[in-house]
Amino acid sequence: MVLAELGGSISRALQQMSNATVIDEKVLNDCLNDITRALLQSDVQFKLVRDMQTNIKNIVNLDDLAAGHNKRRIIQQAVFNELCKILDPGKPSFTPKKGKTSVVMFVGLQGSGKTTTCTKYAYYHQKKGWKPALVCADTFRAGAFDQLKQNATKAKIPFYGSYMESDPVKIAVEGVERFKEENCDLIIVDTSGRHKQEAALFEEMRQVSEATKPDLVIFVMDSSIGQAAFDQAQAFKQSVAVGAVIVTKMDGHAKGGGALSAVAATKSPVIFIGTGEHMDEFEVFDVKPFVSRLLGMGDWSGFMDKIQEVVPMDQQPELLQKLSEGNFTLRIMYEQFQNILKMGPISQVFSMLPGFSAELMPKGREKESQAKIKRYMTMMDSMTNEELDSSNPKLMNESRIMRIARGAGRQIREVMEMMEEYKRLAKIWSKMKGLKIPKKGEMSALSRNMNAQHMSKVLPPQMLKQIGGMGGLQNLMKQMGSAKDMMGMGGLFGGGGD
Ligand SMILES: Nc1nc2c(ncn2[C@@H]2O[C@H](COP(=O)(O)OP(=O)(O)OP(=O)(O)O)[C@@H](O)[C@H]2O)c(=O)[nH]1
Repeated sequence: MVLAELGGSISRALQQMSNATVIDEKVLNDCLNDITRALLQSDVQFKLVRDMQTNIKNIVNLDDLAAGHNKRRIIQQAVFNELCKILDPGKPSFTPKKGKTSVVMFVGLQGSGKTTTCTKYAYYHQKKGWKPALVCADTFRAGAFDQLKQNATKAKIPFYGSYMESDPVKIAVEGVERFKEENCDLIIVDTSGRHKQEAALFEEMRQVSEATKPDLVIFVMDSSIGQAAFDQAQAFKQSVAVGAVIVTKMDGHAKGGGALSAVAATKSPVIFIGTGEHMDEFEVFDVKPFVSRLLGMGDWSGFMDKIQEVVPMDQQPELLQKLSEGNFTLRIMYEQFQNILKMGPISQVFSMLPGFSAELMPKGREKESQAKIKRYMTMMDSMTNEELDSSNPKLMNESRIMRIARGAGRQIREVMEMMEEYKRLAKIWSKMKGLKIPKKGEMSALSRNMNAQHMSKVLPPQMLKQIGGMGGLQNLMKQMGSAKDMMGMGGLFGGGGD
């Protein structure tokens, strides 16, 4: 999970404050000192941290706070708001419109992850129905075109470049023209990241920008430089009109907090973060949901977007119909596992669930969880339709289990383990029997019916405990607004996952 240490430290500081019987000056100061230490360790600039402390103390003036006020919630809310302020540049970024051709130019120093990030950006939009294209205008680094070509081919995205032409401006103009003729609506121009002198680099960027007239210039930077990102972002802003920033390698470095806050200080909006080398390890950066996930409060709307991205809405009512009959079959479990795997890296998805803390899914675990889900699906691929659609637990006798194990090349023990997991899920879902089913396309009607009672039945027990039991869940659902399509979340995470 991104910035796991920072998020974990802040959550623990707030938890300790919440557990104090009386919240006096000392308790508040201890809490704020722990948060300050965590932010400084994440390389957030001292001045930003000091101002944050001062602001919180002004807001949470314990003497003024009448005894009846819920000091805990006021302090938590003040910390949440101040963290958002540190990360919010206060300026929106240009967002391309589908169907209307936009040219986006990528700039940044070599090694920042620019070429990879160009492809991630194109791939992200392609998944959302855009027609992206990649132009390699990096004629300085040998192999740049090959790398972009390889990435683009893997992601099945059209690309343009040249081994012969050495003028980046010419290539950029030709590429943009070509893809405009082909009605691509998102044309991405990757520029070189290295020159002998910085002045030459900035001059080239200016020329490419003047020739292609990009609608948006995205500055790509590596989070490991921490708060030094401020100077780097400023320098690039002075040469081309940087309209947005993508911070890469947020999965690897503890200094990501410093980088994010430094960029915000340059008033350039961070729009995405890179969270790994793979194409889908790429996340939209929205300040409030990011801080909410950082503090373990989840991000319902981001999560619902993920669900709707992978599970067509018209499939949901059918799924709900089956579930409302308390009919959770192995086939339904298989379909939910398919959806989870389509949603991208498991930690990305789980971190959107309230109460999720890094401890629940430390970095190493997500690969293991993903592998386990794939193993379960392989075993289910060896099942007959009768076995997949039956809800009669007695059907699965020894000879069937042996046949499935043989067919899937797995141990009998593994098939038994999967059946145990299935029975656990089926038991959880049997409690959802009788849920009112909305008409097609009226999923939001469902979330109005879904209350904390229902939710507490489908969230894994340890996650419910993390949230603070029923009280915490009710409070959270209030904070998060009506959690759209909650059933979709329950359907996917009624104890599913690893
Ligand atoms: N862990 C991690 N690695 C990343 C991320 N983004 C890029 N990388 C890796 O960083 C290395 C450099 O990426 P490139 O795309 O070649 O970046 P670059 O050197 O700026 O490339 P040019 O655009 O040609 O200058 C590659 O190994 C990428 O896989 C990320 O978010 N996380």
